[in-house]
Amino acid sequence: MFRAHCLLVALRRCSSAPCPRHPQVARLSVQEAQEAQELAGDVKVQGWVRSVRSHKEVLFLHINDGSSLANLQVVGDPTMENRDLTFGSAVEVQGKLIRSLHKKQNVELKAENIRVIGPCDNLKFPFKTRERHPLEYTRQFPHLRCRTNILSSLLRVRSEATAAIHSFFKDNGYVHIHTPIITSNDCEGAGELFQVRTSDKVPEPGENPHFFNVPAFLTVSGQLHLEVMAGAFTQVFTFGPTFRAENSQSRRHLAEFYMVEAEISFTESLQDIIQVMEDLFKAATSVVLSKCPQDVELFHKYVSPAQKGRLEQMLKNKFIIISYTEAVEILKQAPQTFVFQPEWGCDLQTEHEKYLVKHCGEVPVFVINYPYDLKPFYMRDNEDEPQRTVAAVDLLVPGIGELCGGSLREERLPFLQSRLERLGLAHAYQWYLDLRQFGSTPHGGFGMGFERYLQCVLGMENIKDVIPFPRFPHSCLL
Ligand SMILES: NC(=O)C[C@H](N)C(=O)O
Repeated sequence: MFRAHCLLVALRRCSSAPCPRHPQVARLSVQEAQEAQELAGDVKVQGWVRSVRSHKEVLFLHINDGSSLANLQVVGDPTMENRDLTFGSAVEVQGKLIRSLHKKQNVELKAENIRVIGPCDNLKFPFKTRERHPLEYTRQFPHLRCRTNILSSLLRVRSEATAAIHSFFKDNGYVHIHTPIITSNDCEGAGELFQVRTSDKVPEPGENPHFFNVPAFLTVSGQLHLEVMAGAFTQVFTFGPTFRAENSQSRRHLAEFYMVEAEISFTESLQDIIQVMEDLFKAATSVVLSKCPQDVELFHKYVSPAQKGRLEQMLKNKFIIISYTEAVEILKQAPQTFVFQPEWGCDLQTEHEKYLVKHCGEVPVFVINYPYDLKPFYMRDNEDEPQRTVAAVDLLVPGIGELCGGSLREERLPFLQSRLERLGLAHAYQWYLDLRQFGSTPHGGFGMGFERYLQCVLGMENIKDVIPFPRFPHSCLL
């Protein structure tokens, strides 16, 4: 099986990218080289040098190309060393894969030729070989920090988690929808808006000042567009960038983040929505743990030793469900004092969310049935507590607090209409009211912040370290 795989790899590489000088040379990634069982023939590996050690009789290089956390050991002749062969330089090594005698690796590459493709000025390069750089330090170099182990691991995990989330929805019969990034709706209440404008050209007399004729914004949530789609498909999801202009410097907020959102028609039960949230979390996390064991281990070893055990617990046990009313009671009886005193009707603050998770044993907790006045117009009024609570749910997780938010949506036209009228929004949301007139179904959905999800799985304190290019107040580097 492996033999066939390696031969296929070699053929694929040679036929799609034949090497003009050595047409028979298979071009392998570092990971493919490490997993190779078939060692015959010349191979070529390209990557960036992670370390150079020159002894009297042998030259050792470690190279990495982002395909795995582990570096490939290259063994060469000391005469192959040259001044450009330094930490950080881009190289191409041609040679033969041989069995390694070292316990840490199966194979190593015996170099016949080492070519420096892009030298790296070590005096100016911000990272040093074999050094662990603090995350705050690496953050200053958004254009180079992907060369560090931690960011490289993070980006592989992020990529696998993205694929796992798409697979989860695909396997469960959801249709993926590209909801717009520029929108004229503000998904009332979801967050502060960034307005989209053209450059500061003064409009000609009579010219509409707005590019789209109406004010337009970067999306804060794809929910309302997904609700449109839930009028034609029973299950839909979207997974894209979302923007909030909150002036927060916290470790949990970004001005640009990715959100996974799902909408499900023909459901009358908040329990159905809760189940999808829990299943999604567990399915994506299991895939990440099985596909990126070395990368996840790196975080759990050096960044968040407590997270490993917690994650295992999370995957094994059913998540806890409490009502908002119960949550407030728990908070009121807490032996500690909070900055914001908890009262029925007040929003839960991060300090409250973290306490609730701790109180429940550091496991994920769903809080359901929030006060009516606290939540946006689209949430469904609870029949047993009209105009007091709505069928809303937040998922709180250890170390983070709120990870997901969702609800049943108000599908009953008279309820929705009167609520929108009271808010003076009935005209602006006529299209949304239309959805309740033309084949409306009871439906609901949720959104999960993807970066918070990664923070939770990896135990990362600061959200700026789980996204390649963080955007936050006063910072838009690159
Ligand atoms: N799709 C969702 O339910 C997410 C919700 N609109 C939010 O922004 O929190």
